[in-house]
Amino acid sequence: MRIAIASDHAAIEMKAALAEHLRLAGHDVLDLGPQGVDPVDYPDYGYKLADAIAAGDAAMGVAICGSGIGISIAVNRNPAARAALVSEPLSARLAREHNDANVIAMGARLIGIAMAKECVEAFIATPFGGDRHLRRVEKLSHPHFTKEPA
Ligand SMILES: O=C(CO)[C@H](O)[C@H](O)[C@H](O)COP(=O)(O)O
Repeated sequence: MRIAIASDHAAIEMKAALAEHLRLAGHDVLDLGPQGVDPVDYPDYGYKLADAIAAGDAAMGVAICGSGIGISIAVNRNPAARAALVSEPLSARLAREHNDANVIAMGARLIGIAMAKECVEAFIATPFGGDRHLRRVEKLSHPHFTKEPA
């Protein structure tokens, strides 16, 4: 499977470890950066990852920053992406089974690399459950405002 990965400076080490882990498992990894240790802004890399998903350049994505919060918010600005912020494998599995999430987000300052690998493995291995979940996921496919924003 082609899997895109992106981070900010806080998650460079985890990004490298996960990219290597995924490559060893036979996946084609699209590393969207950053490549150095200089501070960067997580929205820039979250947007790159969401663009890759929207363009069909990758089937799934891995997004990591210090907490995972900022980059998951950035990815979810694109309606083509459904990013789930997780810190343990059960949430990773449910994100696929119930939410058909196509991006897993994690916090490199909150969980260790071994736990991140377990989460990514659970995420990739779990199919979408469809059925009742499909109706709900379809409702997420476009921006929604109950009231028009002022
Ligand atoms: O987006 C975040 C917080 O929601 C991430 O943890 C970032 O990695 C963090 O904000 C970066 O912080 P830094 O102090 O600039 O390293």
